[in-house]
Amino acid sequence: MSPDPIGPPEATQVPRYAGPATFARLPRIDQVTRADVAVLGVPFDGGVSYRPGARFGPGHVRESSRLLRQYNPAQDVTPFATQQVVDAGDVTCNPFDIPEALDAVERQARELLDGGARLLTIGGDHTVALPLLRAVTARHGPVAVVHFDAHLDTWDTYFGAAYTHGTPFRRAAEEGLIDPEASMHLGIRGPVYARSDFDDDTRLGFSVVTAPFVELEGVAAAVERLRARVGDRPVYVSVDVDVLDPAFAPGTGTPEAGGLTTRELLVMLRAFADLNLVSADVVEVAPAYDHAQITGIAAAHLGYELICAMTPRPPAPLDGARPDEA
Ligand SMILES: N=C(N)NCCCC(=O)O
Ligand SMILES: [Zn+2]
Ligand SMILES: [Zn+2]
Repeated sequence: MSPDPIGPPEATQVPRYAGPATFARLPRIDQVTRADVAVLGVPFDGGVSYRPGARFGPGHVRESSRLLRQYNPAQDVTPFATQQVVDAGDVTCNPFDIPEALDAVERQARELLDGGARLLTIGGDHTVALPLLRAVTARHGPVAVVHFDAHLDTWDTYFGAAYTHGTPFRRAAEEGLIDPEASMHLGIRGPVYARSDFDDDTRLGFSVVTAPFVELEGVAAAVERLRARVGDRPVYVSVDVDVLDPAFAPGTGTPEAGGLTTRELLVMLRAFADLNLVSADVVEVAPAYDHAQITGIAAAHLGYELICAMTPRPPAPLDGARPDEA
């Protein structure tokens, strides 16, 4: 039998502001014997097209996650008690060599996945979604990518460079990593380079739910589209924190006005609790532009909600009664 999961220390006994930060004050991977969910930092921002600084994202999100508690009433789960969640530290990324950095991310992600863990990766810029998808598809085959972002990130090249934070999902589609019947972007908004960007994006296998759609039709309608698109396929969720309005996530490199609220996005992420969520990332947190940990706290809660969605639920009793009523 596996030992009981080790969770964070009681915040009523050990001050939550004390000691070095791990995500949600969880144990480090070397302090446990197994990992069902591994939180992995990727301090890499060599692919950015505008403001740099997402290499400091993992540390900032960990610092901003100290107040998270054990029970999530919104999903009725105790994520750190029913599975072993660990902080797996940071990938050692070469900041001077993009392909080498991406290889390092893929290698470390594969190791954790091969050990039976699902991943919650904290970026880093959005370039890192590509090696993460390479690692995840090596296990699951092509996945339904559900991508929350202001930006399509299916552009081709920047200054002739193929591996950037504006291009990961084009490369992923070209490499056959995404399921073109089941992938989608949510929260897209703002100016693009040309109208044909959307045609290219459709051809690569994505459907789009825009931020104005969420505003006009509502979160429930957006979630309905999401469910219809992915069905019961293995899903990889990629959250670029700039999907949030700059009012809710100022600390990011390519902010666009008119985004989602944190509240709207948290509700959407809860939908993955009954979908087949295999791994996820939260990227593009750039603390130099943050204030009062607004973006860091948002990212910490987004990550927590994703971990909760990965938490196994007890099967529903056949007669519909709750176990404690039976
Ligand atoms: N993935 C993020 N955050 N941004 C992509 C924007 C690419 C551009 O400069 O057009
Ligand atoms: Zn973006
Ligand atoms: Zn992005």
